[in-house]
Amino acid sequence: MSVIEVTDLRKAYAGRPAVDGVSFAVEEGEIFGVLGPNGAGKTTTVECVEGLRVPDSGRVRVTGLDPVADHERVAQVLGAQLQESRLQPKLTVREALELYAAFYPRPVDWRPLAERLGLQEKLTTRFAKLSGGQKQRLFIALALIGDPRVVVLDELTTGLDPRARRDTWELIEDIRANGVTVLLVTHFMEEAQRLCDRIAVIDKGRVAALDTPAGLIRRSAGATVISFTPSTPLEDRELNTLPALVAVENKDGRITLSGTDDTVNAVLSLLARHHITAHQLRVTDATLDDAFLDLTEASA
Ligand SMILES: Nc1ncnc2c1ncn2[C@@H]1O[C@H](COP(=O)(O)OP(=O)(O)OP(=O)(O)O)[C@@H](O)[C@H]1O
Repeated sequence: MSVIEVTDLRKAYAGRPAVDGVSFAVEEGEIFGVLGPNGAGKTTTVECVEGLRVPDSGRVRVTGLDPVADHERVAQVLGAQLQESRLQPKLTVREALELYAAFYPRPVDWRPLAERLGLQEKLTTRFAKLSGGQKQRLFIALALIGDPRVVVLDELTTGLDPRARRDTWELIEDIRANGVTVLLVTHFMEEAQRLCDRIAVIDKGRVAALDTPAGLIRRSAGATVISFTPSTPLEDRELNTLPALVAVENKDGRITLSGTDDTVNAVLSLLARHHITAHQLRVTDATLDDAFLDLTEASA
């Protein structure tokens, strides 16, 4: 059963569409990513799912409930990440956990939750004195305290150093392993590629693509990238006529081509014909980053 269903969602601000016909469904136990450039409509979409904004039209359901009409019941099944400004700076970690546990009829015991999130040493620390990573872990704890079936995490790792970001990824995987469905809004391709089962790429208020990370990469035109430094220079004219070529770059004598396996085979034959050696030859799959640029540019 779909835990979240969004069908033809529309929302405009002062007549300007921010979300313009978005549809997707999130299945139980998934980590579902919402990815898109600034201003694409991601936050508006997830805030409609949380019942914080009222859609102009379309249908949103969370475990079959309408987030606006059934707000109270949706709040019991959906854990939302708090915005930083909502927490009193003088509140200690323990006070915040106890306070938020009191909002729910069947909260989880906050002690093991704090331990799982590495907050047990910080229980008497005031919110304002926590590091960025510790604040994020507290937000995750508060989102989980009501024992939700689904959590919405919006830009959770923005501003964290790479170590703290990786720790947070492990926590998100841990949340899913405990049976909670995750809706994750992110700007970070690496994060989306590593964590998400499926991703909706949102651009200009619409779903530009919806697929697994590998599926999105396969759809991108330049799915294979080859780079090398030729032992003698190659003419641009010869490179530009390679089959299925998507892009070519010649930087300080190092050539990078993206295309398909056909492009790679053709460039290798070209090198052999000219008796040119390819130094530091690398063939890699395109990343989600490449696919994202491709997909969002394609819909421009
Ligand atoms: N309360 C509001 N009033 C007026 N316009 C708004 C409001 N909230 C969002 N918008 C506009 O709607 C569009 C979509 O914004 P939204 O915050 O949903 O995008 P986003 O994809 O989350 O962007 P970002 O990645 O920058 O957070 C933007 O053009 C934004 O300026």
